[in-house]
Amino acid sequence: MASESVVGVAGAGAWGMALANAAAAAGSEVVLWGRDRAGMAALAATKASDRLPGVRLADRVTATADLGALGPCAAILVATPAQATRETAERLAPLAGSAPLVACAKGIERGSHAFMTEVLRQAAPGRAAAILSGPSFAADVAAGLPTAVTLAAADDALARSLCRLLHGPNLRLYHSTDVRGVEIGGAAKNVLAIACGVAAGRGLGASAVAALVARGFAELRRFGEAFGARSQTLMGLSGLGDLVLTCSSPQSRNFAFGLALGRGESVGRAGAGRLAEGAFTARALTEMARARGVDMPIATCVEALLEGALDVEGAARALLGRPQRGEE
Ligand SMILES: NC(=O)C1=CN([C@@H]2O[C@H](COP(=O)(O)OP(=O)(O)OC[C@H]3O[C@@H](n4cnc5c(N)ncnc54)[C@H](OP(=O)(O)O)[C@@H]3O)[C@@H](O)[C@H]2O)C=CC1
Ligand SMILES: O=C(CO)COP(=O)(O)O
Repeated sequence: MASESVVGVAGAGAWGMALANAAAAAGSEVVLWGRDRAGMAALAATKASDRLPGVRLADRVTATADLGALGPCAAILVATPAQATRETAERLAPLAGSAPLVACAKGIERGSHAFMTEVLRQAAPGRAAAILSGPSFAADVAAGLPTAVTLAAADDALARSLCRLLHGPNLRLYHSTDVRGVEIGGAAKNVLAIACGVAAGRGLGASAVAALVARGFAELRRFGEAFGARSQTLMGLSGLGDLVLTCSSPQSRNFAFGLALGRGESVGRAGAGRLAEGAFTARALTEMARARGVDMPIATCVEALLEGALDVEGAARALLGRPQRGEE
């Protein structure tokens, strides 16, 4: 990797800002790019943004709307939403240099059914692709609270060097070559967290939420194994770890979205203003599961709720009324 000490971040939302500060804490100079010229000028001047209230951008982070500033970076973290990752990668592809791209979004592309590193490879074929995922609220990372995530690349040496680059005093990175496993965990947990939020919002009780977490994990594992993920990865930070975090805290936007749905808000109102990635990924996830014969009843109920094909009571009845089976 060139320019060892400069890390690029594309996408200046909550996660992009948090990752920029984490990379700075790990010892790098950081270039944080965002598409909104006025917003980036304000961020450069004030070092603060409504996207991540109360957080100050580190002095080593340069906020810019000039995409070319990412050219000389050693690596570029792509931290725009999953459905915008292709557009961002297409813009990054022709930049000078050959920095690897690290997908930081959690989702599956609608329509194409592409996982995040597949999107990167298709949009920027000349660059290596990696994925970073795990239990990590942007606010926690930005506050310097202890956090551990996984970074996977097909090339073991690349995964290790990216981990070294980003590993800081409060952010611990585990390297992996199980790219598919890491990206599936992050994408699927967001859909399952909506289900847990719905149950909590409707007052179905802590036992119901725990059942959804455990049976949701069974779905995540089945889906992951059907797509070649390693079970060790699915049991790890980016799978079970992130599922537990996201399914148990209203700090999660996906859980909070479900909470609002459970309390009776419409899909439109519940989803307004905050990014709930699971709402965008649910259809792709369930279509892909159906195509591979993977049973995902909870994710399917979430998709049906979002489509208006089922209400909360109908979803609960559908899940409880499934035929008796062994626990697997
Ligand atoms: N927040 C968190 O705790 C974590 C988030 N993630 C993942 O990170 C991803 C981003 O989430 P997060 O940062 O929280 O979301 P935010 O809603 O806070 O920010 C999204 C950012 O992406 C920008 N953006 C949207 N579309 C485009 C585009 N087409 N081109 C360029 N920039 C674009 C937005 O710019 P604009 O302001 O101009 O709309 C905004 O700056 C998601 O996939 C999420 O799952 C992962 C771990 C933790
Ligand atoms: O991915 C996250 C934590 O690991 C953030 O979750 P939300 O996108 O649901 O807020």
